Amino acid sequence: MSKALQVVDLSMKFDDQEIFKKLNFSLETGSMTALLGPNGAGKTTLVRILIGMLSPSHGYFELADDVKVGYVPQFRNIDPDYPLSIKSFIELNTPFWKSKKVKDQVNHILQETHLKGLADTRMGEASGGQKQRAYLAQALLDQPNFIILDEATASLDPKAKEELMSLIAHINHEHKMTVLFVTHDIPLAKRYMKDYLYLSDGTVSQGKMEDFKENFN
Ligand SMILES: Nc1ncnc2c1ncn2[C@@H]1O[C@H](COP(=O)(O)OP(=O)(O)OP(=O)(O)O)[C@@H](O)[C@H]1O
Repeated sequence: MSKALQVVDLSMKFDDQEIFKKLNFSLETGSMTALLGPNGAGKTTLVRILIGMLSPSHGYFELADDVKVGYVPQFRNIDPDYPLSIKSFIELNTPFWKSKKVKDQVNHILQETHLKGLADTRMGEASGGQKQRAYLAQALLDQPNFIILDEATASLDPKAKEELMSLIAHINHEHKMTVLFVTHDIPLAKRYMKDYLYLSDGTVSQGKMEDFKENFN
């Protein structure tokens, strides 16, 4: 198996506060990994480094040459009056005048994320699960092959959680997408993720999700 990501001696400090020190791990292409750890362990900080929003204090990470990273944040509390439709929201990063190729991609992604029938629903009126799928669809439109989701299921009801997770499993399977999924929900991670990274006390451990035994929070 080839490696999509290799993390080497990665350390992060905010002023004098050391968040993690000398992390070393790699993720294989097409793997499904849950990033777990107690509150404040540094999961979001690690993700922000991986998507280029923050620079590490020391160390580095390498993505394979063909890797394109997509990022799905936890959906925000969008104002109920927010005027954009789900479709317009997904298209936000596309040119105003869209080529046929882009239009076809949007339609395909609307279908894949089960939002086709909701394309004209306003984001402000959409349910939490629909909003979260719209964020996922927006990230997918950029055609990533490595997707990072930060607490994407945190405020969803059980049905919406399952729907999002089966969608992520489908995308992983169909598109050989590498998935890194930050979560506190261990039972959900055990059902859908194959591997784990556990960030705690400034260090990281890695293993098969079925063997994950830590109890945190
Ligand atoms: N920009 C920043 N400046 C200073 N400190 C920060 C900054 N971002 C995060 N921190 C601190 O770094 C630590 C790790 O935060 P982070 O959000 O990465 O943890 P987390 O594991 O994602 O937590 P949670 O599970 O609660 O989301 C916390 O103590 C936080 O206060």
